[in-house]
Amino acid sequence: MSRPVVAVPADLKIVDGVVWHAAQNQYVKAALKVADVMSFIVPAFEDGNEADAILDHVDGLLVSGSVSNVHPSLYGVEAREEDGPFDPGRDATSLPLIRRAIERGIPMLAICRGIQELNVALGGTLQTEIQENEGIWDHRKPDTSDRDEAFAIRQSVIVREGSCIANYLGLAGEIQVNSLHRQAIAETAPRIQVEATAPDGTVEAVSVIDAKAFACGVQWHPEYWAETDGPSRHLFTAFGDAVRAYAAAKAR
Ligand SMILES: N[C@@H](CCC(=O)NCCCC(=O)O)C(=O)O
Repeated sequence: MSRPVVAVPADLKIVDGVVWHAAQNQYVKAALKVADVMSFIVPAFEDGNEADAILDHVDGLLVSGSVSNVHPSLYGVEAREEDGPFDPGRDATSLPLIRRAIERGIPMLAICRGIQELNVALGGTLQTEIQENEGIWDHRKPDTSDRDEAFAIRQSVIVREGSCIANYLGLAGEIQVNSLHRQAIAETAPRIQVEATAPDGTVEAVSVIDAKAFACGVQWHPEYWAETDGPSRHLFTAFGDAVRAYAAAKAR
């Protein structure tokens, strides 16, 4: 059987005046090298993408991180310029794909912006500039142009015993992760259960209650060290196994 395929919603990027629909290499490389699945990058159009038609052709959904933020209007908050940058095409593409993948039992892994999209897609809210809150650490991307330094593993996260994410990671309790975000989950959506938090209380991993298949999100970046970091590798391998199981069942 050929490698199954996962949909990866693109970001809209403007480079030298040219508009690109792009996904970062670290996500699609981890998908291929560790999860052993191919990626189909979905253009970030504000309209025209039909979630079911896209999902009919894939066996999983991988929702990546991005420096852009989910538009606050999608969770009932008035947008301020400082809440950006925004990517309405990414929002309009990701959220319907997330909702339909969950409804159809298509495996989904959501990372960083992705976990925030997952929570909003199911009716939850986000908070911004979390580092300005009393007792909350600075989870933002370190001030460096070196990507390995920016994505360095530097923060504790406590994974709940018996959680889906503990099963996928192959362990529970304290793990070390990277951290590059200024927003986080505020109110969890009705079907979202928290599965890991930072010692400062920031939500770091969730799963979807009563999901038909693999359906979880992490606020950190397992893709970046997926080939070398144990928990990251386990998570991407478990996602790939879920995608293969879905593809095999679909083929029957
Ligand atoms: N914009 C959101 C989500 C942060 C996120 O996905 N970070 C990864 C992108 C970092 C990079 O590739 O440079 C937030 O800030 O919370």
